[in-house]
Amino acid sequence: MHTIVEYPSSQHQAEGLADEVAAQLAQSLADKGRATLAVPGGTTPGAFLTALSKAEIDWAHVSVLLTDERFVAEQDARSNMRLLRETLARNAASAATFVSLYAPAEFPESVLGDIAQAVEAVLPIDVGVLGMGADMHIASLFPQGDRLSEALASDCASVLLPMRAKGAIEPRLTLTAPVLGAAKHLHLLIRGAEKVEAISRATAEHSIENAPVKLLLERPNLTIHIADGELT
Ligand SMILES: O=C1O[C@H](COP(=O)(O)O)[C@@H](O)[C@H](O)[C@H]1O
Repeated sequence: MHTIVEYPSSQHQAEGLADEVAAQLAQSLADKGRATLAVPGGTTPGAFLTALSKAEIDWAHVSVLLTDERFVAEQDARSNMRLLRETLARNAASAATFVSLYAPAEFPESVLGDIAQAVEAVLPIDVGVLGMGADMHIASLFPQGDRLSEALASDCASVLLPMRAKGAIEPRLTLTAPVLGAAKHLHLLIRGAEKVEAISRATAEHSIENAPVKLLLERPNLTIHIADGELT
């Protein structure tokens, strides 16, 4: 069963999660001399990523990748890598290696092979932090995503897959279930009543295809970090 931590404010959440992630990265660095961190994009993680950028760890031996990317140029306001550049890739963390899930092309399929190779080179994930949409998607594993079944399969051979879905606006590239599930430590970053309610819905839902966040909910190494809402 997972662990739940509730915070009195989103700033406490950002700082508490940053401290925990930094300690877990430091442990991996001490154990094996390098570490890999996966982080989400979207609107929720900005304060957490900024807090984490100040952690005094050996960032030069840390690789950072996104859990998923919107297939737009890095200058685009919707680019998840742009968010990383503006938040985590600063202060002490600017010494980390950032693996991009985007390369200029008309379709993600054209660059999938090269990007997947770059991802494979930094696996496994030591610390995986995920966000969740109110529709219960994590990374770009969207309910009704066109390649959702393939991406959720425990024997999915690809570390990364393109994904298109009604709620997704643009095509995406997403890490797949085996890669996310193999992370040593998992964190789910949740803010607001709507998302807290979505966690309750996901728990009651039988089909993982309707609630992809279920991929995480049964994992004993998951901590759910909640602010501005209460899980009853
Ligand atoms: O599109 C995405 O959505 C989720 C949730 O984002 P939020 O704006 O509701 O915080 C995010 O975890 C994912 O990385 C992103 O690409």
